[in-house]
Amino acid sequence: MGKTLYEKVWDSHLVREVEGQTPILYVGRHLVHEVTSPQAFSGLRSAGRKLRAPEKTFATMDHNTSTRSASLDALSPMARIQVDTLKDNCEEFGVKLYDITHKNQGIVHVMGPELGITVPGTVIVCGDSHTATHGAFGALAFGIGTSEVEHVMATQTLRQTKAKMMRIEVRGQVAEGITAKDIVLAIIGKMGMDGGTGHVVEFCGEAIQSLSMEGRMTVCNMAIEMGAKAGMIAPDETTFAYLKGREFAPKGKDWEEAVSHWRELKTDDDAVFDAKVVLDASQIAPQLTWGTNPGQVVAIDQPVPSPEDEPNTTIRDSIKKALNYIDLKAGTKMTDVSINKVFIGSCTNSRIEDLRAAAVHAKGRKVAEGVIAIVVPGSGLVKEQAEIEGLDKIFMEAGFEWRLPGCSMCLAMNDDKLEAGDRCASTSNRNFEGRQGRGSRTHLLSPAMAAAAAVVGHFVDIRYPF
Ligand SMILES: CC(C)[C@H](C(=O)O)[C@@H](O)C(=O)O
Ligand code: SF4
Repeated sequence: MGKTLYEKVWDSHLVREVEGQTPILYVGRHLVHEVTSPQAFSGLRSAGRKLRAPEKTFATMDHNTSTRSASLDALSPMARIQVDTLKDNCEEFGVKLYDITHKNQGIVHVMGPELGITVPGTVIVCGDSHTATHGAFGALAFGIGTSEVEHVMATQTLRQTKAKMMRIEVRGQVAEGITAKDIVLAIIGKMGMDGGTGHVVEFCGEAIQSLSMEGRMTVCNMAIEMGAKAGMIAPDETTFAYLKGREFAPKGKDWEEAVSHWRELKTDDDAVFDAKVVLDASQIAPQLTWGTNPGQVVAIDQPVPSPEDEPNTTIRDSIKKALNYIDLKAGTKMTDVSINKVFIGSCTNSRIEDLRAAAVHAKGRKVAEGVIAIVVPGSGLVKEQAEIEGLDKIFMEAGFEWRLPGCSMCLAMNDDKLEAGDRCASTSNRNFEGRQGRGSRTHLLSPAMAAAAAVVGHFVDIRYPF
């Protein structure tokens, strides 16, 4: 019987599998950030251990850094402790660190791929749930807990139970202007926030294959938001072209060998999945969330759903609760919903193509009165590229704030927080109650939709002139 992509990567990383015990997997790359690593390093220190493979471990500062200033003095006392601790730990244990003054610093899931740290067919872990992003390269990538971070540091392995396998095929092509974010929101809208639980999901189909690497990362990034363990996309010419020449990608003869191995990394025709889901790409309209989980999604031309239309009482109650928090009435047209904050950034949508897509709608326009809009590039390299292209000027002339790289307003862990009652058009991946600040309301959407909302002051259907 054939194997899935997941099984191929799993099998090639299996160190030990014994009846009655959790299998042990080899870890190819370990990414580290300031929030989930301090206890792991302390654990190593008190056990008198070293890192098993420091050359496969890469650290960055992203979650609680300031996007206004690269000075350490700009940090809150708590953030300062975490950032200083990461620096000291990386020095002591010999880990490569991109600190806030380094030009490659950025959100861990933006920085890893762009430096070629992320490569196909490897197991990649990080103490962060959105590690799924790296699955876009055909890697098996998932988030781990702090005690597992310590285990990986000490042994370069991880105990893992094998997941079930799901295939999500997006057939055909999307219409003009429909982005990877719309595709993944449509998928989560269909599956619900726990539709992928227990599974590693392989995304495939023409619409997925047609995406750039950046688009594929957006899709895999949100696999976790439907409960999946990881998301994966088989590597192809698009993947190899993206990786070629990147700093940590293989070079010369190693490159040729790597590519010929990577070409084998696809699901065999006769492989068996535990579940299969199909979506028709041509039916996907621009999407946005109306509620308080990423599965509470509608197309921009649809109204806010009504609890009365929902037969399942548990779901009906969750719709009522979400409507109450988000302060919207059932039946309201999404295009009538006003916003007062806009966040373009996060590991979902802060790459150069995202910023270009947002700039299209910002160009020559002005941020609507009463709206505050910020653009936060995902890394120093994205920022640099955007500035070469003049995107920073387009945004600033339109009244957007142009910031330094970091997680920023994606989560309320740094200075970029929403106020209670704020309604934000956000390109991030989570819209839970209070995610961007206590009492604030988040609507997830694509960078193009977010920029359009910023200049109009309410959500708009970007398929038509506005
Ligand atoms: C802080 C970190 C542990 C967390 C995660 O794991 O996802 C964060 O990145 C998030 O997006 O909520
Ligand atoms: S950008 Fe947001 S989702 Fe991504 S790692 Fe940072 S906090 Fe988590």
